[in-house]
Amino acid sequence: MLPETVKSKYHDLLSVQHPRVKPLEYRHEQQNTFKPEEILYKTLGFSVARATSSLISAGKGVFVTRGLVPKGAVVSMYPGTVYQKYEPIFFQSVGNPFIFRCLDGVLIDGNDKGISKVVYRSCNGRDRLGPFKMSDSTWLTSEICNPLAVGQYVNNCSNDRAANVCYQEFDVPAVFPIELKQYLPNIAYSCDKQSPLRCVILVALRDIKQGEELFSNYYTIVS
Ligand SMILES: C[S@@+](CC[C@H](N)C(=O)[O-])C[C@H]1O[C@@H](n2cnc3c(N)ncnc32)[C@H](O)[C@@H]1O
Repeated sequence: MLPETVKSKYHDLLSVQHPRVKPLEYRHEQQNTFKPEEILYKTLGFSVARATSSLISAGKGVFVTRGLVPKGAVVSMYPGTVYQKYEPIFFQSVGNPFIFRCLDGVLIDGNDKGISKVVYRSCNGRDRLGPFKMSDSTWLTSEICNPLAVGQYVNNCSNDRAANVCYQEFDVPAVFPIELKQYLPNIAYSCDKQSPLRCVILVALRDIKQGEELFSNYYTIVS
């Protein structure tokens, strides 16, 4: 279904992609395929993942697991359902520490459990366009396609843990290729075609070495 020019552009990439529809038992038997973390490392020179935070009783955090993140690089994305400020989010927000508020009041619910998870999956199914998915929902599973989609697990900075990443909001442009939307870990709560899709990325404030945990400032957003 894709135009020839688009097919050839992504041909090389597709040839090393992890097969997404294979049953779990066959995945590890595949030869000559790379895991998404491996592709991330080979492409950007680093990989990130969730692990127990270095802060006592802070739960999980996000670490650079391989390589070096250069200053200015996109180190992760904030996944979740995007709500306009007038849309209902009451039940999803009760006791939910994963809600990110953008400067203009747009909210992103990055909780990967409970009602938040159900809502994301529902919107993801609703917005399918034939064979094309309009967003990535694998961050809700253990088989993550986009390993950058862990930004909601980044912990807050403190006096002895300075922020090494900051948030950057942006709206996905109308010309964004439809076949790449399946890798965006965000989806709009309402199928209101007027509003562009909001995404939030985390950008390295300095070089970040392998083994370091990411810390942001929960109250600072770069617009
Ligand atoms: C967005 S979540 C971050 C992921 C969280 N650590 C987890 O495992 O679910 C925010 C929550 O993480 C914890 N947290 C974040 N930064 C912290 C810090 N500097 N010290 C202690 N707890 C922190 C708090 O419980 C906060 O409500």
